[in-house]
Amino acid sequence: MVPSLEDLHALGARQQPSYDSSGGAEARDAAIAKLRTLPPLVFAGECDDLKTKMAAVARGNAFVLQGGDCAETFSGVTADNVRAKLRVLLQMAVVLTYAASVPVVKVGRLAGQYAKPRSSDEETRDGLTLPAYRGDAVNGYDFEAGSRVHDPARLVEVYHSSAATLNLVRAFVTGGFADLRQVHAWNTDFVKESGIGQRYERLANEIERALTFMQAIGADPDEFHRVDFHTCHEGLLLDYEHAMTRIDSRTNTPYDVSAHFLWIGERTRQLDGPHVELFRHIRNPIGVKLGPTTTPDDAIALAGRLNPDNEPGRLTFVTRFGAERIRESLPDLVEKVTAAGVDVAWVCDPMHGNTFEASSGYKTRRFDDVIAEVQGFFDVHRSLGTWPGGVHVELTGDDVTECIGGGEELLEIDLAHRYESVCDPRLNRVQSLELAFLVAEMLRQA
Ligand SMILES: O=C[C@H](O)[C@H](O)COP(=O)(O)O
Ligand SMILES: C=C(OP(=O)(O)O)C(=O)O
Repeated sequence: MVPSLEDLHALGARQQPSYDSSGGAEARDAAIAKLRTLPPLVFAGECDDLKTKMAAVARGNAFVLQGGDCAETFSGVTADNVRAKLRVLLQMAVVLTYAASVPVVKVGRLAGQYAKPRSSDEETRDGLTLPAYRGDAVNGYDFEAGSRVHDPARLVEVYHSSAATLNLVRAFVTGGFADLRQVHAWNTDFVKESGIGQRYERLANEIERALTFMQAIGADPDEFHRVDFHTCHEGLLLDYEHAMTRIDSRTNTPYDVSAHFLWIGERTRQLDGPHVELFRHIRNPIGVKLGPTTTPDDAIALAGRLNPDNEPGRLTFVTRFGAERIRESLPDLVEKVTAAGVDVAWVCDPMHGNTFEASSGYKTRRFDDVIAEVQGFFDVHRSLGTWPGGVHVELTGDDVTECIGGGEELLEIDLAHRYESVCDPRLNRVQSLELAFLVAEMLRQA
């Protein structure tokens, strides 16, 4: 049985909001009670479908692409914004599928990614100290006392923003936007401007020829019409995730119906902590982020607790070691987890171990470090005979300037030009496509 919310909090939850100054317990209880009445955002059967696909990833028969904003915002729920994110993910998936001939499982880091764990509870600017921004689920980004108050009413807004995003995503993926015959259309505003756009255009021409050929030999064109697309976010806020956990009427078991796939972050994966305790009970496919301090024993213990029956597709380890550490630290982890017989999909997050502060004060990442970590991940798995199952990236469909390097050769000085992330720096559209081509090359070799 899923433990009560009170029992979970009693385990000493980290990285949770404190509602003392905003109507306190009553407003929080009202928000949770409201959430419990609202319909599921996803269906348990869809979560099971994704679990089956993740089992194929774990077996080495598919590759998973997880991507989206570091932190979604309520104001970012616009048709243009959601379409741009979906478009870059579809373009990346097509590059990976076609260039590497591997089925790609598409999972958007969207429709729920509104809460952020932070290194510090506070932020200081020009001598003024305020609570740190913890994502729109908790408080506002504006650096002003009123906006930074933790407000439980925001939890209900997370639900509605996620519902609006998901509704649009479902319309896009079933209504023709994701039709493979749109490979050129996804690229229209891109071609003339960038080398990578032109490279994509050449690949799109090949795909178009292949589709025409398949139609000519009698393949059903409806097969190209829609794609499977799933959602994920960090299951950080216990109040929200617990309120969204429901008993599936088919199986009588609990699912967190706020997203298809939920993960536990690096800062909240304590074996005896409340996140592991909640996730242990839900039946969704789940992930755990593993940073460079993770020992093989930690990972094996987490697997034992979160997936005691070793159910295929249930558990994904998302490693985020940093380009400098991956080659030295990952082999021991993968080797011992594999030797222990743990059934797990291995995914690389090449973002969170590679963040640094530029001299201008912007948080940034080097594109070369991102690629170096993915390359290290592939090389380690190749040397051990295990399968590099996927990548998990922070990206956007817009032409932001948040990460340096890449084909456009963005410099530190360019960061101020269009830095829009409210938390960590994301790959822009060009950098995301470049990553996809480079990963496709690595996959071909794997
Ligand atoms: O996205 C991840 C974390 O929320 C983020 O890296 C924390 O950043 P901070 O160290 O600025 O708090
Ligand atoms: C906070 C995140 O990552 P990690 O837990 O790996 O730091 C994240 O993916 O947003």
